[in-house]
Amino acid sequence: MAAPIDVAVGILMRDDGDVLLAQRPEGKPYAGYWEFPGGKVEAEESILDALKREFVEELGIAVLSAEAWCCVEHVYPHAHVRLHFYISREWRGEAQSLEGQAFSWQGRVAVEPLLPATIPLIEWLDRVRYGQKL
Ligand SMILES: Nc1nc2c([nH]c(=O)n2[C@@H]2O[C@H](COP(=O)(O)OP(=O)(O)OP(=O)(O)O)[C@@H](O)[C@H]2O)c(=O)[nH]1
Repeated sequence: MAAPIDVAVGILMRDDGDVLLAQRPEGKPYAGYWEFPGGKVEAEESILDALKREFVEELGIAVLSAEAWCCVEHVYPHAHVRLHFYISREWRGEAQSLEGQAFSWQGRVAVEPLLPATIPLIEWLDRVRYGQKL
């Protein structure tokens, strides 16, 4: 099997716990599926730098700090990916749809469909956000 492709994925978390999801634009595999914003790490780039670059390119947001949270591998028909999820509570700017994608702030995540590799993350994330109340 081909070596996994590293992907940097960012979960922006507001003070009220809401997180930002984006819908994959037309022309990409799984167009119309919801995901946390991010993209492939380029050669010679750190994961955090890739995360910051993708947020500027896709949403016009400057991520000021982010903490590595978890890493998930998934084999799709089109790619074997290694997803590096980061949580950021500190950024500058309002999300803009720079690639024509829809996006949405969500409490309990209710948008669907979600990218298959991202589905288990939602439950783990709820433990981070609402731990005591579950
Ligand atoms: N950003 C993001 N990607 C995810 C998530 N879950 C998940 O399986 N992926 C997978 O990770 C890969 C991300 O690649 P991408 O195509 O979005 O990256 P990119 O923007 O650099 O693509 P490009 O090749 O068009 O420049 C895709 O295979 C996608 O299916 C997620 O929650 N967020």
